[in-house]
Amino acid sequence: MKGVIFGAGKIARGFVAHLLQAGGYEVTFVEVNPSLVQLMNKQQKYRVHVMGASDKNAIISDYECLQLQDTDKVAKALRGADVAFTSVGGKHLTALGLTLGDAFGRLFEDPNWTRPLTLVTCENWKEPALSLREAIRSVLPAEAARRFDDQIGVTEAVVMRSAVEPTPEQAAEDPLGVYVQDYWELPVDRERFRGTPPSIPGVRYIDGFAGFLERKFYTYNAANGTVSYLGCLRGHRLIAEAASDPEIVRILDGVYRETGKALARKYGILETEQLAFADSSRRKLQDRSIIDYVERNARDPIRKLGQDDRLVGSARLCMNYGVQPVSLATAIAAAIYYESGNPDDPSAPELKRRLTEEGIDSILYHVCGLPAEDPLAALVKEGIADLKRKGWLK
Ligand SMILES: NC(=O)c1ccc[n+]([C@@H]2O[C@H](COP(=O)([O-])OP(=O)(O)OC[C@H]3O[C@@H](n4cnc5c(N)ncnc54)[C@H](O)[C@@H]3O)[C@@H](O)[C@H]2O)c1
Ligand SMILES: O=P(O)(O)OC[C@@H](O)[C@@H](O)[C@H](O)[C@H](O)CO
Repeated sequence: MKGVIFGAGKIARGFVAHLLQAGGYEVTFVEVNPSLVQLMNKQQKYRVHVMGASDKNAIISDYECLQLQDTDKVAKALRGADVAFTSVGGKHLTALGLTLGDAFGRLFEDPNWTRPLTLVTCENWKEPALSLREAIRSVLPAEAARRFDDQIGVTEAVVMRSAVEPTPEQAAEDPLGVYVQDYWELPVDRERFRGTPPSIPGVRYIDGFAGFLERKFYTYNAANGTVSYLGCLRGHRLIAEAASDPEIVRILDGVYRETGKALARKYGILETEQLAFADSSRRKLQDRSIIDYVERNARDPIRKLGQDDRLVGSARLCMNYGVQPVSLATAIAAAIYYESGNPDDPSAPELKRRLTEEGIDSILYHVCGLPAEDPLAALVKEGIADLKRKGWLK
C-alpha cells in the first residue's frame, strides 16, 4: 500500500507518516522547500519522539521525498497511491491546489486511469477540503473537472496530536526529529471519501463528521491561542506553565464558556457535552509531560488573527449565536500586540510594524476582517484597555 503526504513538516513527519509506516505503507512526501527535500533524502530516516512515553518512539525510514514542482514525479506518485494527505498549513492550500491541478490534468489525459483516490486534509483551517478542491478544479478543463468530481475525493481529518520541532540542541543530533504528544487517533470524514477507505492504524473513519473540525478548531485552537498570546504577555515560555497561571486560566475558562455556548447552539449539542470537550482541551494544555512552547503556538499571528481563524472566527461565531465574546476579545487584544524573538516568524514583526504605522483600526479591518462599526471591534478595543489596566500591556 502506498501513501502520499503533501508537506514534510511536523505533522506530516510526526503523525501522518508515523501512522502510515505503522500500517506498512510505502510513504512518499512531497515538499515545497528544497532544503528540506534535500535533507529528507540525504538523511533517509528520522525519529519520532513520543513525549512522556519514550518506549513508543519510532524511527521513520525508507520514504522518498519529492520536490512539489516536479510535476511528473508527483503525478506518478498520485497514480500509484492508495491515499494522500496534506499537511502544509491552511493558507498554502490554494497554492498547493493549483499545482495539484496540473498533476491531475496530466493524469486525466489517460482515459484508463479510473482508480478512485482521496486527499485527506490535516490542517487547522476553516473548510480546508473545500479550499483545496476549489483550487484544484479551478485549473482543470471542464471534462477533467468532471472526472475529478467522479474519481477524486477531498475530505478532512481532525488533528488532535501536537507535534513540536526539536530545540537547537536536539536538532544538532537529529534535525528532522519531531516531538509528539502521546495521542494516536486521526478522525477522518468517511462521507467525502471516494472508494473504500484504506485501513491505517489510528485512522478512524467517521460518519456525521459535520462540525467536528470547527468544534476542535474553535475549542482547542482558540484555547491554545488564548493561552499562548496571554502567556507571552505574562512572560511564560512553556504552554503548560501559561495554562496553569491562575490569571490566564480565568480568561481561558471564559473562552471555553463563550465558544461552548455558541458551538452548542450551532450544532444542537448539549452545552455539558461541549464543556466536557473543553475540559479535555484544558487538561492537555496543563499537561506538563507535553513540552510545547508559547512561541510555536503564537507563531504567525497574522494568520491566527484571520477572520475565520481560531480567535476572531470563534468570536464572530459567538456574536452570531447571541454570546458576548468578552474573554475572546481579550485574547484577540493580546494577539494583536504579540511580539516574538523568533527570526523565522516574519509575521510577528510585520504585525507590529503595521500596528505602529497604520493603527489599531487598520489591523482590525485588514487583518481581522472587522470594520470599525462591528461591535466585536469595540469589544477588542475594550480588551486592549483591560490588558493595559492590568499592566500586561504597556
Ligand atoms: N504541529 C502541530 O502540533 C499541529 C497540530 C494540529 C494541526 N496542525 C496543522 O497541521 C498543518 C501543518 O502544521 P505543521 O506544524 O506540520 O507545520 P510545519 O510548518 O512544520 O509544516 C508544513 C510544511 O508544509 C510545507 N509546505 C508549504 N506549502 C506547501 C506546498 N504547497 N506543497 C508542499 N509542501 C508545502 C512547508 O514547507 C512545511 O515543511 C497546519 O495546518 C497546522 O495548523 C499542526
Ligand atoms: O498549527 P498551528 O500553527 O495552526 O497552531 C498552533 C497550535 O495551536 C496547534 O498546532 C495545536 O497544537 C494543534 O492543533 C493540536 O491541538
